[in-house]
Amino acid sequence: MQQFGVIGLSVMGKNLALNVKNHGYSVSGFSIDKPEVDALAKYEDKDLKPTYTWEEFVNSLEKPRKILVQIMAGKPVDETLQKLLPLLDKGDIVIDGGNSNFHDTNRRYKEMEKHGIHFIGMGVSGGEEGALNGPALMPGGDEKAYEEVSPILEAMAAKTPTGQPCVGYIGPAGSGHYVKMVHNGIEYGIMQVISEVYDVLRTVGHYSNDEMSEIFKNWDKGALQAYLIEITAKVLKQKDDLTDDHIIDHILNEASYKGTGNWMLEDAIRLGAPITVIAEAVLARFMSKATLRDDPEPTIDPERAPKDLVDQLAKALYLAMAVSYGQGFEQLTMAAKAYNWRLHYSTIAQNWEAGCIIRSQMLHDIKFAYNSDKDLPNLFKAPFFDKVKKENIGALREIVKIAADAGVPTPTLSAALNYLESIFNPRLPQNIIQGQRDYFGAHTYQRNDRPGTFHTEWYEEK
Ligand SMILES: NC(=O)C1=CN([C@@H]2O[C@H](COP(=O)(O)OP(=O)(O)OC[C@H]3O[C@@H](n4cnc5c(N)ncnc54)[C@H](OP(=O)(O)O)[C@@H]3O)[C@@H](O)[C@H]2O)C=CC1
Ligand SMILES: O=C(CO)[C@H](O)[C@H](O)COP(=O)(O)O
Repeated sequence: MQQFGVIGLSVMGKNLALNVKNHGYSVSGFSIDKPEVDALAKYEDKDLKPTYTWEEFVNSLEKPRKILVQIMAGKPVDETLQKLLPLLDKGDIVIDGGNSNFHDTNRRYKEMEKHGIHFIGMGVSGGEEGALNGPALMPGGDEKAYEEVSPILEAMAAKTPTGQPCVGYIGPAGSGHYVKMVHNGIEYGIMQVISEVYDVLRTVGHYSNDEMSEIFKNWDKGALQAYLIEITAKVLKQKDDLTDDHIIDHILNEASYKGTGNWMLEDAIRLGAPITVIAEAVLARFMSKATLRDDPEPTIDPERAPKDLVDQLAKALYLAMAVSYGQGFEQLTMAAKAYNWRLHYSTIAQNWEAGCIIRSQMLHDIKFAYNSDKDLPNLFKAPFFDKVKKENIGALREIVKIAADAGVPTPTLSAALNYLESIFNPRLPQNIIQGQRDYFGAHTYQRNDRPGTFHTEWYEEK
């Protein structure tokens, strides 16, 4: 009998199955798509069993069964659970490793519980390569069931530079998928920040693709070390198969999305979470599809580029990345309160430290910040990040000014600056908004010198 089963053998599922086998556990694989099973069958041995029917798959697994469903999110997951239910026994464990919406996971958790099936909603990150060699895993749901599967998950997960597995129990029901959604929102934020830095480098600094590639490569060796910085260097260097140019100059500048970043924004609106960098990153993808592209391209005289542009950009990028992470953790803090979850932020930072798309040196410092104060109200309240803010905000302000002068849009760099200038500011101007609301709609206001709710008779009734 096999110790683990995987349903869905596409890009992720096949590699996750091979990863489990490579760590000494026996595994069965099944897909409704026969060619996917045939592809897995090439690796068949006593520890890896391809199966061709639902019954053959379920009956090949030792009890309690441990099944990872790694398929397209949405209706296919419900269809798969309906197929599985009559074949399973009470106590079996089903893990949904797809990018499912956390509302769906909350619902599925309850439905499966009624049938005595333990359900785990698990965010998985790392793409095709991570799935094979070590992904970051974010499991939420039944804690006892998690303990049963944790040896396998810990074996297959990526390891931090100090050897800790990038997996740890997140919390109940849909909390694991919530954390993956926030991971993807941070991913959108950092990707957009990098794209704006690239835009300033090419437009203001007039750097070539190869020069920019070297700049990102050097950044990746220091405090800015991050997977997304590393791959940006590689993307910029890549030559085109169809022309003699760099491929980057022929990739259409319209950003697509599958929706997890958008979901984060939807829930931020519900919670009132001020995730401005992530929101601007989501909207920048919409903008890239909506823009009419009929203005002349922005240009600036190379002589006007400051001598220290690259150093200033490195500092601005570092701080804006920190804001993207900080806003992700801020939304997690608000969600934990609203949904009654006890989230461990240092565990979450550790889960993201290796294997996943947002892995970076900075996550080590974030883990340390939450280890030192598990109730940190804002990442920039931690001494390390307070210092990061103080040391880099001047450069961020300069870069936003330089870009504005050159006509280069910086929605996320500007949002990061505005966030840092607002979030601790005792003198925000929203007293005017409250006055206006009370004037036109008698909506009332609070005062800053005494408790209570007040209304002013702003004008005489006619
Ligand atoms: N690709 C990536 O980098 C990452 C993906 N993920 C998530 O992992 C999951 C799998 O992703 P990926 O491997 O890229 O593949 P896809 O998201 O393209 O999903 C393909 C798999 O889903 C199966 N499927 C589709 N509809 C059904 C159905 N109704 N019943 C049963 N199976 C069905 C497919 O079978 P068939 O071929 O027959 O359609 C195939 O095995 C997704 O939720 C994705 O969001 C998470 C992290 C990274
Ligand atoms: O989950 C992922 C990485 O963490 C997936 O690659 C995700 O699909 C990327 O999001 P989008 O397609 O919306 O850019």
